[in-house]
Amino acid sequence: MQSSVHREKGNSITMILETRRNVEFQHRNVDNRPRKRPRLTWDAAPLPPPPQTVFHPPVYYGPEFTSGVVPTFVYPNMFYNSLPPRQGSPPWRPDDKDGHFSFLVGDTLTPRYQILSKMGEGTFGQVLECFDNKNNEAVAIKVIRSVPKYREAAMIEIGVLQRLSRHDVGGSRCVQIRNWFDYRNHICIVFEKLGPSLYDFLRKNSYRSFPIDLVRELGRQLLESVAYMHDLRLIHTDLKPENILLVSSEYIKIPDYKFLSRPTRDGSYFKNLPKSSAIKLIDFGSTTLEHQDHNHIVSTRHYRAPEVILGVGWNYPCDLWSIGCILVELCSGEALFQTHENLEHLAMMERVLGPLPPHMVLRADRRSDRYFRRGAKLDWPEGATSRDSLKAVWKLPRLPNLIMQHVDHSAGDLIDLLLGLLRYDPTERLKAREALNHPFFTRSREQSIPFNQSPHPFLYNHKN
Ligand SMILES: Nc1ncnc2c1ncn2[C@@H]1O[C@H](COP(=O)(O)OP(=O)(O)OP(=O)(O)O)[C@@H](O)[C@H]1O
Repeated sequence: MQSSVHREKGNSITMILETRRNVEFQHRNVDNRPRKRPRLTWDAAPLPPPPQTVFHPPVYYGPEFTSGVVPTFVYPNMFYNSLPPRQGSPPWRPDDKDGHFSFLVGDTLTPRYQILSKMGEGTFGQVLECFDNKNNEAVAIKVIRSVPKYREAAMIEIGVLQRLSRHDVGGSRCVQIRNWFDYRNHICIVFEKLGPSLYDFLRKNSYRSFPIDLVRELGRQLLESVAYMHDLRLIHTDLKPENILLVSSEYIKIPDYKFLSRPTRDGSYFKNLPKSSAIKLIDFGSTTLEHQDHNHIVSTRHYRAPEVILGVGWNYPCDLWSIGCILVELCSGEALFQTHENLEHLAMMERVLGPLPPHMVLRADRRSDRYFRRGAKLDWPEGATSRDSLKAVWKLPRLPNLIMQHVDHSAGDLIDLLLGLLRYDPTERLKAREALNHPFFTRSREQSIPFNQSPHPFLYNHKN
């Protein structure tokens, strides 16, 4: 029995290595989990399904999979090239109830662009893959909802994009805007076409983590992009794996050594890795200038900094907190703070990172007062709303332990970097350029200190 298992393992390794190949990453969904976790609506109850969702022919009405049905249409790339061009403008179709643009694949968006597929959707609108007849290339067009507040926000996003691309020599940090126009009351922003988001990639990979050397490379580029934005006095405010896109859709399949003896949930012994680590930031719809008012709630829940939750005012450091959460997610495969609620979120932070500093709690706004008892102590576990909530907090490990569960080499350096990015007090948090000079990025692999030789007082001081 034992030897046959060994033989099987050996065989499977050979087979897997032989079938290593490059594959084009499909943009289609394989499950019906949300493709993009929305920003503020994330905390709200799910919307009822729309009255009508038509799959054949593929007319798109707003949210992609609200019916929970995985659509059967798939348009392989070859088909894109042979789409018969429709003559003239398509007939006018009413927007859906949320102001989303309705279209048919093959329609034109002005005579210049022909719609090939839908690539994504967010709060602001839908992103369509289109063929640019003038430049003979595929582009991604964000078609904004025909709602005044989103149209106004889109104009601000266009201003930010133009500012970003003016200074970004080589255009390597942020998605490049190519054009914009107003079509049937929808502002359309034309972008270079990029690959899948890091979130899409993790999801397609059954939430298997990335190797540490890839995390390092992604983290370095992410910090460079954010340092660049901060130099231009811009704060992204919505950094999350959904808003970080791989430049290329190509990936390779490699054996997943962790799971060689048994397949993962999806029955696979393989894991996918991007062929190229190049990434770019997208979604500047919430980007804010340094001098604007910074008291409203920003960021998607999981990546929201404590100063935003406590209402003590936020600034550049809120982006660095989000990057800390993202790096943990890339190492572990799952979001660090999986919660929908402020008190539970703060309790999770305390569990992973230790107690909140009293001086921040004392400055918390009136809405956050109720999360604390006298003496600036979090009202936890007393304030928990359910046993599940208690369990969700309790099962979280300390940050060093969490990292050590997933990372082999460089764990000491990575933990030290994360403790700098996830400092509660925004004034003490690492800045983007400081983080880039951290040994996690500057030290070679051979020099990196194993975790057990690097002193991390938090690990030893924090009880329980
Ligand atoms: N240039 C691009 N190339 C390929 N796909 C893209 C591109 N831009 C956006 N997408 C896809 O469309 C999705 C939505 O885009 P985007 O984040 O800009 O929309 P949004 O409405 O501003 O989202 P949010 O709800 O976060 O504000 C992305 O997650 C991504 O999957």
